[in-house]
Amino acid sequence: MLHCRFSAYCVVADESAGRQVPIAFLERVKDDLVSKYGASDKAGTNAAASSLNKEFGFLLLVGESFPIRRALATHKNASSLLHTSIHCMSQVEPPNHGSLTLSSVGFQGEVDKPINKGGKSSSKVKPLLGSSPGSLKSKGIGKPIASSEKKKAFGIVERKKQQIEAAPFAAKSFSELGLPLVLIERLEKEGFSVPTEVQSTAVPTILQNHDVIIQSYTGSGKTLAYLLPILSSIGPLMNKVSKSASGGDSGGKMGIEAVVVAPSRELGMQIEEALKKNKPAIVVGTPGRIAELSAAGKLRTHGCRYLVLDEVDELLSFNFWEDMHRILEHVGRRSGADPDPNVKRTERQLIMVSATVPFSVVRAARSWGCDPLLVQAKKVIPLDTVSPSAPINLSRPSVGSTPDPTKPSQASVESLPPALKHYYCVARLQHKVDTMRKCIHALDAKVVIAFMNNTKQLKDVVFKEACGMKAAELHGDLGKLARSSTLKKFKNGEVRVLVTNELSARGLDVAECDLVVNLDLPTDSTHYAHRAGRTGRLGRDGTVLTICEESEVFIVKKMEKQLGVTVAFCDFVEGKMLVNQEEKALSTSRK
Ligand SMILES: Nc1ncnc2c1ncn2[C@@H]1O[C@H](COP(=O)(O)OP(=O)(O)OP(=O)(O)O)[C@@H](O)[C@H]1O
Repeated sequence: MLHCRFSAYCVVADESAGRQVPIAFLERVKDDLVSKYGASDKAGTNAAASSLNKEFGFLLLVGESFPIRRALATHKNASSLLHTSIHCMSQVEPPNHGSLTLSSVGFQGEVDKPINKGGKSSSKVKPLLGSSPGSLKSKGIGKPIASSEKKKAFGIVERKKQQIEAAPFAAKSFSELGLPLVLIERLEKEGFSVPTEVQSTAVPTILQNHDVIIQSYTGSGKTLAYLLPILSSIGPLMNKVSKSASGGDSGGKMGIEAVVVAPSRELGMQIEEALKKNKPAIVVGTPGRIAELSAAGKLRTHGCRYLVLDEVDELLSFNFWEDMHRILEHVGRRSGADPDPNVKRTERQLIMVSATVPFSVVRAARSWGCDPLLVQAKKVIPLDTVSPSAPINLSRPSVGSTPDPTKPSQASVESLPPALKHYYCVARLQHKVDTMRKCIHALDAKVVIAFMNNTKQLKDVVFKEACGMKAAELHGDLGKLARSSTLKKFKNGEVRVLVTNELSARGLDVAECDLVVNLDLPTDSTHYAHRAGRTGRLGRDGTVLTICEESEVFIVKKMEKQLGVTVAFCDFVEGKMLVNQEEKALSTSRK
């Protein structure tokens, strides 16, 4: 019964992650375990399932049988990988059962050799930062870097003001990125064969131990961009380079090695008990929950090697400051900081992630990280070269700088999926829902997310089913079970229109979503970008319609400028969407 040991590999304490694990899936896990290991283990499986069921915030699975897909499942985007993994699991027996498990990747045995990391097999790996390998090597890029001193020795600091424009680096397969073979094979088996652009750039950079900000448009695959290098460097896949980079044994074998912080509502669930019994390698949590557990001494993160701040611009908001401060102080040791002889700490690697990176994030990365790099789809830039007057994307215009409306801002290019189409139309408050209905019919949209600001009004919209089609509400007032069941219905097509609020603006990944409607205006262009980014994910087509009142048109125009996109006026007549070409032309000529 080796494979029934429920040793923890990963704890999810994050609502957004939990949302992605529907109850039916948990039931399947339970059934799967029972049928696989027999009645004698039912108690064990029930225990596991019930901890899963606890608000989905749980999940401690499973030392031997589940770990990597669990780890992948710790975050929103890995849910598809996770679902298919379950199928594989029931087909073959571990340890050679084909699914990605600790034992299958050599947790207790030999570790698969990574393709990169300076080993002989690294010849396949492309250089990281464009141009020729030789020139990069001479600059110290492309080599593993173990510590801040080494980073400096390699000349990164010396290149302070120099912007490195990477040649387009679009790997055609994951094997070009320096990941362990077993992970690549598993990814390919699950249908992930070509890395996205940001993954192509971020994975090798993180594998080389740089502190980074990953900035790329919504739906471009940022989650795997940081998860893959972490997964390949912890537990069974930890290789010599990682070990030396972390200064040897990272403060306790199989202790917490990565903390992923994401800004969503805290879970009400209790995970202390689980943490006591188990020793997770990856912890995903909200700032409040992680800080609370850390302060109570229930989450020991001094030996942690990775600190990921997902949706970092949100995490920097005032609400989170106190908790974030604690996390930054207690998760590993800041690279280059003087080690405190009283506390054995591991040097940590800081990874910040968002589609929207205002300059405050750059500032924060500079003070919390060590020579951080900005990683975007096709380039890697030392952060020192980014100035407030040259925002890297959607940052609000800095004080004293006047945006030039004749020039397209970088915002659209870097924060919003390029294929998105943006429209607005004017309607009175009481006609907004009807306008949305017309739009859905005109575009024949199948999977629609409608954003509102006020929960009560949101409920009214759904209650009246005024849009004449199956709608459901999703907001923080609902219990977590209700939320997950709504999401499940939305994902499987039972619900066509999901009426929601800011809760869903970040992170919600429903690939098929083809229309986003702003029934209420977002508070600013950053919020617009995250809402809009729920559609057009990973290169798919998507449309965003903002329905505003006459008095609000100027706000749409302002956001249009800030975002650097065309938001064309449209109307709905006789079942068709009419776009004001004149305005569109005007708008385009402005860009
Ligand atoms: N290489 C890949 N091949 C195929 N699908 C991928 C790949 N990488 C990621 N995906 C899928 O693309 C979707 C979007 O990924 P993800 O949620 O990480 O985007 P994101 O950039 O973090 O978006 P957001 O900024 O909105 O959070 C997910 O469903 C994910 O599983």
